[in-house]
Amino acid sequence: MNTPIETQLIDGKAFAERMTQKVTEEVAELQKTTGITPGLAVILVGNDPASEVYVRNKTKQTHKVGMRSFMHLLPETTTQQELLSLIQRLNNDPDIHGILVQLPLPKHLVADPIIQAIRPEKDVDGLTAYNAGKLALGHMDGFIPCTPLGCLLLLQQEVPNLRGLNALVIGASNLMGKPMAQLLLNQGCTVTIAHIDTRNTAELAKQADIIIVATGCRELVKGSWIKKGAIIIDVGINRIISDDKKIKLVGDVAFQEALGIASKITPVPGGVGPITISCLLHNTLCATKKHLSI
Ligand SMILES: NC(=O)C1=CN([C@@H]2O[C@H](COP(=O)(O)OP(=O)(O)OC[C@H]3O[C@@H](n4cnc5c(N)ncnc54)[C@H](OP(=O)(O)O)[C@@H]3O)[C@@H](O)[C@H]2O)C=CC1
Ligand SMILES: Nc1nc(=O)c2c([nH]1)NC[C@@H]1CN(c3ccc(C(=O)N[C@@H](CCC(=O)O)C(=O)O)cc3)C=[N+]21
Ligand SMILES: [Mg+2]
Repeated sequence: MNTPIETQLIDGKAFAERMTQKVTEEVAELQKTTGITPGLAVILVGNDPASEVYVRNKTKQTHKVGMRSFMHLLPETTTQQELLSLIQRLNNDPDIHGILVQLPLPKHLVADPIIQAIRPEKDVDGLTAYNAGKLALGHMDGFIPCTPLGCLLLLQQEVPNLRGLNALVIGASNLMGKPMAQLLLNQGCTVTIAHIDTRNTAELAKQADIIIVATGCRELVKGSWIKKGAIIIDVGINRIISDDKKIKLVGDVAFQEALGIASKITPVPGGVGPITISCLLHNTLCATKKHLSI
Protein backbone atom coordinates (compact mmCIF):
# COMPACT_ATOMS: atom_id res chain seq x y z
CA MET A 1 0.00 0.00 0.00
CA ASN A 2 2.84 2.37 0.76
CA THR A 3 4.98 1.49 -2.23
CA PRO A 4 6.40 4.73 -3.59
CA ILE A 5 5.22 5.92 -6.98
CA GLU A 6 7.28 7.72 -9.55
CA THR A 7 7.05 11.49 -9.13
CA GLN A 8 7.32 13.55 -12.28
CA LEU A 9 9.03 16.93 -12.03
CA ILE A 10 7.09 19.56 -13.95
CA ASP A 11 9.51 21.56 -16.09
CA GLY A 12 8.44 25.16 -15.57
CA LYS A 13 11.44 26.51 -17.38
CA ALA A 14 10.63 24.72 -20.63
CA PHE A 15 6.99 25.78 -20.34
CA ALA A 16 8.06 29.39 -19.77
CA GLU A 17 10.43 29.33 -22.74
CA ARG A 18 7.62 28.29 -25.08
CA MET A 19 5.42 31.10 -23.76
CA THR A 20 8.20 33.66 -23.96
CA GLN A 21 8.97 32.63 -27.54
CA LYS A 22 5.39 33.47 -28.57
CA VAL A 23 5.60 36.84 -26.83
CA THR A 24 8.89 37.59 -28.60
CA GLU A 25 7.33 36.95 -32.00
CA GLU A 26 4.31 39.10 -31.19
CA VAL A 27 6.46 41.98 -29.92
CA ALA A 28 8.43 41.95 -33.18
CA GLU A 29 5.20 41.89 -35.19
CA LEU A 30 3.74 44.76 -33.16
CA GLN A 31 6.85 46.82 -33.70
CA LYS A 32 6.77 46.18 -37.44
CA THR A 33 3.13 47.18 -37.81
CA THR A 34 2.87 50.04 -35.27
CA GLY A 35 6.41 51.11 -34.34
CA ILE A 36 5.43 50.73 -30.67
CA THR A 37 7.65 48.93 -28.14
CA PRO A 38 5.91 47.65 -25.01
CA GLY A 39 7.34 49.24 -21.84
CA LEU A 40 7.21 47.80 -18.34
CA ALA A 41 7.94 49.84 -15.21
CA VAL A 42 8.94 48.00 -12.04
CA ILE A 43 9.20 49.62 -8.62
CA LEU A 44 11.20 47.96 -5.87
CA VAL A 45 11.40 49.70 -2.49
CA GLY A 46 14.04 48.36 -0.11
CA ASN A 47 15.36 44.83 -0.42
CA ASP A 48 13.00 41.87 -0.07
CA PRO A 49 15.00 38.77 -1.11
CA ALA A 50 12.26 37.10 -3.22
CA SER A 51 11.64 40.41 -4.99
CA GLU A 52 15.32 40.75 -5.79
CA VAL A 53 15.30 37.33 -7.51
CA TYR A 54 12.22 38.37 -9.47
CA VAL A 55 13.62 41.78 -10.49
CA ARG A 56 16.90 40.31 -11.65
CA ASN A 57 15.30 37.64 -13.81
CA LYS A 58 12.57 39.77 -15.27
CA THR A 59 14.86 42.60 -16.35
CA LYS A 60 16.83 40.02 -18.33
CA GLN A 61 13.69 38.48 -19.88
CA THR A 62 12.05 41.83 -20.68
CA HIS A 63 15.02 42.81 -22.83
CA LYS A 64 15.21 39.35 -24.38
CA VAL A 65 11.66 39.60 -25.77
CA GLY A 66 12.35 43.10 -27.12
CA MET A 67 10.42 45.15 -24.55
CA ARG A 68 11.68 48.17 -22.65
CA SER A 69 12.23 47.85 -18.92
CA PHE A 70 12.10 50.88 -16.61
CA MET A 71 13.49 49.92 -13.23
CA HIS A 72 12.88 52.10 -10.18
CA LEU A 73 15.02 50.90 -7.29
CA LEU A 74 14.05 53.11 -4.35
CA PRO A 75 15.60 53.30 -0.89
CA GLU A 76 13.92 51.71 2.15
CA THR A 77 13.21 55.27 3.41
CA THR A 78 10.90 56.20 0.49
CA THR A 79 7.67 57.85 1.69
CA GLN A 80 4.07 57.05 0.80
CA GLN A 81 3.75 60.39 -1.02
CA GLU A 82 6.92 59.87 -3.07
CA LEU A 83 5.66 56.49 -4.20
CA LEU A 84 2.21 57.85 -5.07
CA SER A 85 3.78 60.65 -7.12
CA LEU A 86 5.93 58.16 -9.01
CA ILE A 87 2.86 56.09 -9.85
CA GLN A 88 1.02 59.17 -11.11
CA ARG A 89 3.98 59.95 -13.34
CA LEU A 90 4.07 56.40 -14.74
CA ASN A 91 0.27 56.38 -15.19
CA ASN A 92 0.65 59.40 -17.49
CA ASP A 93 3.79 58.27 -19.33
CA PRO A 94 2.90 57.04 -22.85
CA ASP A 95 6.07 54.89 -23.05
CA ILE A 96 4.90 52.79 -20.09
CA HIS A 97 2.24 50.16 -20.74
CA GLY A 98 2.61 48.11 -17.56
CA ILE A 99 3.36 49.08 -13.94
CA LEU A 100 4.37 46.61 -11.24
CA VAL A 101 5.04 47.48 -7.59
CA GLN A 102 7.05 44.75 -5.90
CA LEU A 103 5.43 43.31 -2.78
CA PRO A 104 5.86 43.21 0.14
CA LEU A 105 6.58 46.91 0.66
CA PRO A 106 8.54 48.02 3.73
CA LYS A 107 6.39 48.14 6.89
CA HIS A 108 6.05 51.96 7.09
CA LEU A 109 4.25 52.05 3.72
CA VAL A 110 0.57 51.20 3.23
CA ALA A 111 0.45 48.97 0.17
CA ASP A 112 -3.23 49.08 -0.77
CA PRO A 113 -3.61 52.81 -1.61
CA ILE A 114 -0.41 52.58 -3.64
CA ILE A 115 -1.63 49.58 -5.62
CA GLN A 116 -5.06 51.16 -6.14
CA ALA A 117 -3.39 54.29 -7.56
CA ILE A 118 -2.22 52.28 -10.59
CA ARG A 119 -4.40 52.81 -13.67
CA PRO A 120 -6.24 49.50 -14.19
CA GLU A 121 -5.18 49.55 -17.87
CA LYS A 122 -1.52 49.43 -16.75
CA ASP A 123 -2.05 47.04 -13.82
CA VAL A 124 -0.25 44.02 -15.30
CA ASP A 125 -0.10 42.39 -11.84
CA GLY A 126 -3.93 42.32 -11.68
CA LEU A 127 -4.09 43.80 -8.16
CA THR A 128 -6.42 46.80 -8.59
CA ALA A 129 -10.02 46.49 -7.47
CA TYR A 130 -11.16 46.63 -11.10
CA ASN A 131 -9.04 43.70 -12.27
CA ALA A 132 -9.55 41.66 -9.08
CA GLY A 133 -13.31 42.25 -9.41
CA LYS A 134 -13.29 41.12 -13.04
CA LEU A 135 -11.64 37.86 -12.03
CA ALA A 136 -14.10 37.37 -9.14
CA LEU A 137 -16.94 37.67 -11.67
CA GLY A 138 -15.30 35.00 -13.82
CA HIS A 139 -14.24 37.41 -16.58
CA MET A 140 -10.98 36.41 -18.20
CA ASP A 141 -10.39 39.68 -20.08
CA GLY A 142 -8.99 41.73 -17.18
CA PHE A 143 -5.40 41.37 -15.97
CA ILE A 144 -4.95 38.18 -13.97
CA PRO A 145 -2.07 38.09 -11.45
CA CYS A 146 0.92 36.48 -13.18
CA THR A 147 1.71 33.70 -10.74
CA PRO A 148 -1.81 32.26 -10.39
CA LEU A 149 -2.30 32.60 -14.15
CA GLY A 150 0.95 30.70 -14.71
CA CYS A 151 -0.04 27.99 -12.22
CA LEU A 152 -3.38 27.55 -13.97
CA LEU A 153 -1.80 27.28 -17.43
CA LEU A 154 0.65 24.73 -16.08
CA LEU A 155 -2.11 22.70 -14.39
CA GLN A 156 -4.17 22.75 -17.58
CA GLN A 157 -1.22 21.26 -19.43
CA GLU A 158 -0.90 18.47 -16.86
CA VAL A 159 -4.64 17.82 -16.26
CA PRO A 160 -6.85 18.64 -19.23
CA ASN A 161 -10.05 18.55 -17.16
CA LEU A 162 -9.90 20.10 -13.70
CA ARG A 163 -13.66 19.83 -13.10
CA GLY A 164 -14.60 18.20 -9.80
CA LEU A 165 -11.07 17.88 -8.45
CA ASN A 166 -10.35 18.86 -4.84
CA ALA A 167 -7.86 21.72 -4.81
CA LEU A 168 -6.26 23.12 -1.66
CA VAL A 169 -4.69 26.56 -1.88
CA ILE A 170 -2.41 27.29 1.09
CA GLY A 171 -1.86 31.04 1.56
CA ALA A 172 -4.49 33.71 0.91
CA SER A 173 -2.70 36.82 -0.36
CA ASN A 174 -4.26 39.16 -2.93
CA LEU A 175 -1.26 38.44 -5.15
CA MET A 176 -1.42 34.66 -5.10
CA GLY A 177 -3.79 32.64 -2.89
CA LYS A 178 -7.04 34.52 -3.52
CA PRO A 179 -6.80 34.85 -7.31
CA MET A 180 -5.56 31.25 -7.54
CA ALA A 181 -8.66 30.05 -5.70
CA GLN A 182 -10.89 32.13 -8.04
CA LEU A 183 -9.26 30.68 -11.13
CA LEU A 184 -9.60 27.10 -9.91
CA LEU A 185 -13.21 27.70 -8.92
CA ASN A 186 -13.90 29.05 -12.40
CA GLN A 187 -12.42 25.81 -13.78
CA GLY A 188 -14.80 23.68 -11.73
CA CYS A 189 -12.50 22.59 -8.90
CA THR A 190 -13.79 22.24 -5.36
CA VAL A 191 -11.55 24.79 -3.71
CA THR A 192 -10.42 25.07 -0.10
CA ILE A 193 -8.24 27.94 1.10
CA ALA A 194 -5.97 27.43 4.10
CA HIS A 195 -4.29 30.38 5.78
CA ILE A 196 -2.40 31.26 8.91
CA ASP A 197 -5.41 30.64 11.22
CA THR A 198 -6.48 27.36 9.62
CA ARG A 199 -6.34 24.61 12.25
CA ASN A 200 -6.32 21.41 10.21
CA THR A 201 -4.27 22.20 7.13
CA ALA A 202 -2.62 18.75 7.18
CA GLU A 203 -6.02 17.00 7.09
CA LEU A 204 -7.29 19.27 4.34
CA ALA A 205 -4.15 18.57 2.36
CA LYS A 206 -4.66 14.83 2.67
CA GLN A 207 -8.03 15.19 0.81
CA ALA A 208 -6.58 17.26 -2.01
CA ASP A 209 -5.97 16.11 -5.58
CA ILE A 210 -4.08 19.37 -6.16
CA ILE A 211 -2.13 21.36 -3.56
CA ILE A 212 -0.93 24.86 -4.39
CA VAL A 213 1.20 26.44 -1.70
CA ALA A 214 2.29 30.09 -1.48
CA THR A 215 3.18 31.11 2.06
CA GLY A 216 6.89 31.79 2.26
CA CYS A 217 7.21 29.08 4.96
CA ARG A 218 10.00 26.72 4.09
CA GLU A 219 9.05 23.00 4.24
CA LEU A 220 5.52 23.76 5.43
CA VAL A 221 3.98 20.90 3.41
CA LYS A 222 5.30 17.58 4.72
CA GLY A 223 5.30 14.26 2.92
CA SER A 224 2.74 12.94 5.43
CA TRP A 225 0.25 15.67 4.34
CA ILE A 226 0.20 14.54 0.73
CA LYS A 227 -2.36 12.13 -0.74
CA LYS A 228 -0.77 9.51 -2.95
CA GLY A 229 -0.84 10.68 -6.58
CA ALA A 230 -1.61 14.33 -5.79
CA ILE A 231 -0.22 17.16 -7.91
CA ILE A 232 1.84 19.75 -6.03
CA ILE A 233 2.47 23.29 -7.22
CA ASP A 234 5.11 24.95 -5.03
CA VAL A 235 5.08 28.73 -5.36
CA GLY A 236 7.26 29.57 -2.34
CA ILE A 237 10.60 31.31 -2.82
CA ASN A 238 12.80 31.06 0.28
CA ARG A 239 16.47 31.95 0.25
CA ILE A 240 18.55 29.74 2.54
CA ILE A 241 22.22 29.04 3.21
CA SER A 242 22.86 25.41 2.29
CA ASP A 243 25.25 23.00 4.08
CA ASP A 244 28.04 23.93 1.66
CA LYS A 245 27.50 27.64 2.63
CA LYS A 246 25.96 28.60 -0.71
CA ILE A 247 22.81 30.70 -1.11
CA LYS A 248 20.06 28.46 -2.38
CA LEU A 249 16.36 28.82 -3.24
CA VAL A 250 13.81 26.41 -1.77
CA GLY A 251 10.03 26.32 -1.89
CA ASP A 252 7.29 25.75 0.70
CA VAL A 253 7.22 21.94 0.28
CA ALA A 254 9.53 19.39 1.91
CA PHE A 255 10.57 18.39 -1.58
CA GLN A 256 12.49 15.19 -0.78
CA GLU A 257 9.55 13.90 1.29
CA ALA A 258 7.09 14.59 -1.52
CA LEU A 259 9.05 12.41 -3.95
CA GLY A 260 7.46 8.96 -4.19
CA ILE A 261 4.07 10.25 -2.95
CA ALA A 262 3.03 13.06 -5.32
CA SER A 263 2.42 12.16 -8.97
CA LYS A 264 3.79 15.51 -10.15
CA ILE A 265 5.55 18.43 -8.49
CA THR A 266 7.07 21.75 -9.53
CA PRO A 267 10.68 22.16 -8.37
CA VAL A 268 12.14 25.36 -6.87
CA PRO A 269 13.95 26.78 -8.75
CA GLY A 270 12.79 25.87 -12.26
CA GLY A 271 9.06 25.57 -11.57
CA VAL A 272 6.60 28.40 -11.07
CA GLY A 273 9.13 31.28 -11.01
CA PRO A 274 10.05 31.31 -14.71
CA ILE A 275 6.36 31.01 -15.69
CA THR A 276 5.48 34.05 -13.58
CA ILE A 277 7.89 36.06 -15.69
CA SER A 278 6.45 34.76 -18.98
CA CYS A 279 2.95 35.68 -17.79
CA LEU A 280 4.14 39.15 -16.85
CA LEU A 281 5.54 39.66 -20.35
CA HIS A 282 2.29 38.29 -21.80
CA ASN A 283 0.23 40.71 -19.68
CA THR A 284 2.47 43.63 -20.68
CA LEU A 285 1.99 42.78 -24.36
CA CYS A 286 -1.79 42.61 -23.77
CA ALA A 287 -1.69 46.01 -22.03
CA THR A 288 0.10 47.51 -25.04
CA LYS A 289 -2.38 46.01 -27.48
CA LYS A 290 -5.37 47.18 -25.43
CA HIS A 291 -3.86 50.66 -25.35
CA LEU A 292 -3.64 50.59 -29.15
CA SER A 293 -7.11 49.00 -29.36
CA ILE A 294 -5.83 45.99 -31.32
N1 LIG B 1 7.44 31.77 -7.71
C1 LIG B 1 6.82 32.91 -7.95
O1 LIG B 1 6.67 33.31 -9.07
C2 LIG B 1 6.26 33.69 -6.81
C3 LIG B 1 6.62 33.36 -5.55
N2 LIG B 1 6.07 34.01 -4.48
C4 LIG B 1 6.46 33.51 -3.17
O2 LIG B 1 5.33 32.86 -2.60
C5 LIG B 1 5.28 33.10 -1.22
C6 LIG B 1 3.98 33.77 -0.86
O3 LIG B 1 3.89 35.01 -1.53
P1 LIG B 1 2.72 36.06 -1.22
O4 LIG B 1 1.42 35.37 -1.39
O5 LIG B 1 3.00 37.28 -1.93
O6 LIG B 1 3.05 36.30 0.36
P2 LIG B 1 2.24 36.97 1.50
O7 LIG B 1 3.17 37.03 2.65
O8 LIG B 1 1.56 38.18 1.02
O9 LIG B 1 1.10 35.90 1.81
C7 LIG B 1 1.37 34.66 2.40
C8 LIG B 1 0.06 34.01 2.77
O10 LIG B 1 0.32 32.76 3.42
C9 LIG B 1 -0.28 32.75 4.69
N3 LIG B 1 0.54 31.96 5.60
C10 LIG B 1 1.70 32.28 6.19
N4 LIG B 1 2.16 31.28 6.94
C11 LIG B 1 1.25 30.28 6.82
C12 LIG B 1 1.14 28.98 7.35
N5 LIG B 1 2.07 28.50 8.18
N6 LIG B 1 0.07 28.23 7.01
C13 LIG B 1 -0.86 28.68 6.18
N7 LIG B 1 -0.81 29.92 5.63
C14 LIG B 1 0.23 30.69 5.96
C15 LIG B 1 -0.39 34.22 5.08
O11 LIG B 1 -1.38 34.42 6.06
P3 LIG B 1 -1.44 35.85 6.83
O12 LIG B 1 -1.52 36.92 5.81
O13 LIG B 1 -2.68 35.77 7.63
O14 LIG B 1 -0.18 35.93 7.62
C16 LIG B 1 -0.78 34.83 3.73
O15 LIG B 1 -2.14 34.61 3.44
C17 LIG B 1 6.55 33.89 -0.90
O16 LIG B 1 7.57 32.98 -0.60
C18 LIG B 1 6.84 34.60 -2.21
O17 LIG B 1 8.20 34.93 -2.33
C19 LIG B 1 5.13 34.98 -4.64
C20 LIG B 1 4.74 35.36 -5.88
C21 LIG B 1 5.33 34.79 -7.06
N1 LIG C 1 3.90 42.72 -7.14
C1 LIG C 1 4.55 41.57 -7.11
N2 LIG C 1 4.28 40.61 -8.02
C2 LIG C 1 4.94 39.42 -8.00
O1 LIG C 1 4.67 38.54 -8.83
C3 LIG C 1 5.97 39.21 -7.01
C4 LIG C 1 6.22 40.25 -6.10
N3 LIG C 1 5.49 41.40 -6.16
N4 LIG C 1 7.15 40.12 -5.14
C5 LIG C 1 8.02 38.97 -5.08
C6 LIG C 1 7.35 37.75 -5.61
C7 LIG C 1 8.32 36.67 -5.95
N5 LIG C 1 8.24 36.52 -7.38
C8 LIG C 1 9.12 35.74 -8.14
C9 LIG C 1 9.01 35.62 -9.51
C10 LIG C 1 9.92 34.89 -10.25
C11 LIG C 1 10.98 34.27 -9.63
C12 LIG C 1 11.97 33.51 -10.42
O2 LIG C 1 12.39 33.90 -11.48
N6 LIG C 1 12.39 32.35 -9.94
C13 LIG C 1 13.38 31.51 -10.55
C14 LIG C 1 14.72 31.77 -9.87
C15 LIG C 1 15.90 31.30 -10.63
C16 LIG C 1 17.16 31.81 -9.92
O3 LIG C 1 17.50 32.98 -10.10
O4 LIG C 1 17.76 31.02 -9.19
C17 LIG C 1 12.94 30.05 -10.34
O5 LIG C 1 12.16 29.81 -9.41
O6 LIG C 1 13.38 29.21 -11.10
C18 LIG C 1 11.10 34.37 -8.25
C19 LIG C 1 10.18 35.09 -7.53
C20 LIG C 1 7.29 37.35 -7.86
N7 LIG C 1 6.71 38.06 -6.92
MG1 LIG D 1 2.28 39.98 0.15
